[in-house]
Amino acid sequence: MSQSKEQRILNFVLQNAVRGDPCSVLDTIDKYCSQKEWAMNVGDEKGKILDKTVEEANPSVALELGTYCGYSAVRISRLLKAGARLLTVEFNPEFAAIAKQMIEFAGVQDKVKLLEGPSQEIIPQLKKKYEVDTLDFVFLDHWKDRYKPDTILLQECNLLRKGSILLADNIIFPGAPDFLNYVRKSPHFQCTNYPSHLEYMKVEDAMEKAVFLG
Ligand SMILES: CCNc1ncnc2c1ncn2[C@@H]1O[C@H](/C=C/CNC(=O)c2cc(-c3ccc(F)cc3)cc(O)c2O)[C@@H](O)[C@H]1O
Ligand SMILES: [Mg+2]
Repeated sequence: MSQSKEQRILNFVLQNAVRGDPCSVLDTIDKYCSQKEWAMNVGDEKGKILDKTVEEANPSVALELGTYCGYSAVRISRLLKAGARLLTVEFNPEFAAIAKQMIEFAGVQDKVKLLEGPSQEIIPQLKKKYEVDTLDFVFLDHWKDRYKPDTILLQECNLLRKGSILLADNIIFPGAPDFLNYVRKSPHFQCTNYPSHLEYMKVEDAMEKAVFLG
């Protein structure tokens, strides 16, 4: 059975990155995906916006929707303070298996809990099953047409508190127009747009920060 692109990315990391060094894992993925095979990791340019937003949030509990190969899970968790944790949600078993190995190789497994399943099923379980009170930071990077329904679901499940920070990838490309319209028109969110570029390409993209006002 020929290998998947995601398996090739993981193998390249296992053979070229430094075990236990998250930055080396990120740099190695970026090297592979800019030189050999494009993949939908948030990448280094938008990754720097992600870093700044995580540092601003300084979260005790963070949520990521759409783990994929684990690039942003490694990126976020490397910045978390002692005792803080990232819950990352992935419903594709192959991608979840890749991400698990990526997270362990980077040495951030004690900070990251990978939840396998669809976000619309996992989100309503976060309080009781995963002992979450409220979320300090949420990174949205899964199917773009799911950003809006999942944001509404987070509100319905009382998982957001005054000051919770949402950060959404791909606002321009592929785009998430209904999400953008929703948060920008809602009196419950204060939005900021961060122009950038699509990972590994010269194509315009952007991220949107939406702070929950309660
Ligand atoms: C059903 C909704 N709930 C979900 N729950 C859990 N995991 C989910 C869910 N949706 C999707 N996923 C997972 O998230 C990942 C999906 C991410 C979708 N991202 C994109 O489509 C994307 C696409 C591009 C892109 C840009 C330009 C192109 F020409 C082609 C693609 C760039 C990006 O940065 C992207 O994030 C996968 O691992 C998928 O299995
Ligand atoms: Mg993305």
